[in-house]
Amino acid sequence: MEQLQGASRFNRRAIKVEEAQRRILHACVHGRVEHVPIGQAIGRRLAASLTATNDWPPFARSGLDGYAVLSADTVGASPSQPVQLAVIDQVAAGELTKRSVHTGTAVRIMTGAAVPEGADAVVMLEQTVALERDGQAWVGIKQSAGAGQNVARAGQEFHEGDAIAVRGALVRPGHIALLATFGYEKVPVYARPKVGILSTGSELLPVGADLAPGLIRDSNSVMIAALVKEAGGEAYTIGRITDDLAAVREALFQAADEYDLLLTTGGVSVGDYDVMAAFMRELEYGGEEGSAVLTRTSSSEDATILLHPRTEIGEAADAIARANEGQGEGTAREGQEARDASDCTKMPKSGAETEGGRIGDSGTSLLFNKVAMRPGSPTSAGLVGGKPLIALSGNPGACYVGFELFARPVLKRLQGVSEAAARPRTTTATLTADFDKGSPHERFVRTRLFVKDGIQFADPLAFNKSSMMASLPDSDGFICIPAGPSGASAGSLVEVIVLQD
Ligand SMILES: Nc1nc2c(c(=O)[nH]1)N[C@H]1C(S)=C(S)[C@@H](COP(=O)(O)OP(=O)(O)OC[C@H]3O[C@@H](n4cnc5c(N)ncnc54)[C@H](O)[C@@H]3O)O[C@H]1N2
Ligand code: MOO
Repeated sequence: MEQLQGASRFNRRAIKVEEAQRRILHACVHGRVEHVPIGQAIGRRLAASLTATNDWPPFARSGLDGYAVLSADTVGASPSQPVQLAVIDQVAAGELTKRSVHTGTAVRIMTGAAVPEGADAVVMLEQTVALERDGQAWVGIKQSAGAGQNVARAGQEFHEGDAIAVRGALVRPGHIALLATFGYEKVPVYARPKVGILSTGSELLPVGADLAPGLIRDSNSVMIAALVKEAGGEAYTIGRITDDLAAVREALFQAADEYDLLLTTGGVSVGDYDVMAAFMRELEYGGEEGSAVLTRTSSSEDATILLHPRTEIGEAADAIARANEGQGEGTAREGQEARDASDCTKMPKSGAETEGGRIGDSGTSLLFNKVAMRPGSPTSAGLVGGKPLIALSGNPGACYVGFELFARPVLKRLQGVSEAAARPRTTTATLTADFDKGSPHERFVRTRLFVKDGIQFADPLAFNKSSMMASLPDSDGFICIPAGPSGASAGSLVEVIVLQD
């Protein structure tokens, strides 16, 4: 297996979560549009603003079973002295009468039927008494009627051309009623994004395989697929990509032809076989040669530095210093990440150049390759053949957090949600226990949420480490502990990203 060498693997600038979200959301504005049968439109977002195709109601309709009358005829009517009118016809819903109501007459009418010419009110059956005179039907009206009473006039609710729903609206059952009313047999909605999911890592086995020494089952792919489905997308688990950069490149570009969003898991850190990190370097430096942008010999004393033309000298020096420092877990690394995070205004060049990039462009570039957060700091994103690629961490906890912070917002955006509303939904809660985060970065802590005496509490869960899964099923949200040296104390108000129900 080829090792993906090169000190440039350490040359990654952490940006803040909000900035990372901004970059990825700006890179994908429009989702695909499809026309679905009205019965399938529920829960989707409209891809076009829709208008009334006729007046509604289309004709004056009776709101009750009763008699269509001239209101002027009923003045002074009372139970003791009913006004008597000749019944000249009857009309059921769906029928029309050729007779017009004129003074001294009435038409028996059912709910939903078209009110006859001449009539301006309907008197409900309960306020009438049926009579007969010389074999003719008559009616006694026991209460006077106001003009317009119990009649829904034509165009009362909508005139042709009035807006019924705007682009981006979530289609609810009430919309379905209106869409049907106005003849929208097919409804333009944003398509469910097709999401290609790939995992990396030679240690991964299919879910159905027996365990073997050193190997584990690929749980992230199916977890991501479940999250994608929950977020309204169509999930396609493509399988495991090898640690060979050329093969990865080919697999990702092929996937970009077929899918609206690419999600990978694993191989994004600084390990020798972290192939997604190597691919991200290609995106950053714009070509296959980018994978060896900065290399050095095995001895740090006589390091040979090969600078890519687009690498600034200062950045290269930093990179060498970091490479020599070593990047192990612990204080030195935290300190470096803190410095990286504080420099979040300095974007990678190609990232800056891709601002304003849109799905559909043939753009291929890096958006970010490190985020000042825990877990999931190596989470990266770019555009491949114009399609967004989010390289999530292999650690399941970090993978989940990365999905919620970046992939779910992209999926929402592709389905027509506004940029502001696409960001994670948050609530506030009172922390039940002290949380010492031990890192300067913004920290996302799995939590249970509960309400007691009308107050919402966030109870941080055990097994919260990035590599741990035990607390994932019980997580109602992620507590956001802001960047800074300290954690948060019991009783303090915290912001919590709410996971979907
Ligand atoms: N020297 C350094 N090492 C590491 C750093 C660092 O900065 N310097 N960062 C650490 C952090 S933070 C994280 S998070 C992980 C991220 O690693 P990757 O995203 O590259 O993921 P892998 O190394 O491939 O795997 C990590 C872990 O997760 C398991 N895994 C991977 N894929 C799956 C899957 N599909 N299903 C279940 N579990 C999976 C894998 O076996 C590893 O145990 O890097 C740290 N290292
Ligand atoms: O940032 Mo890593 O995601 O700590 O575990």
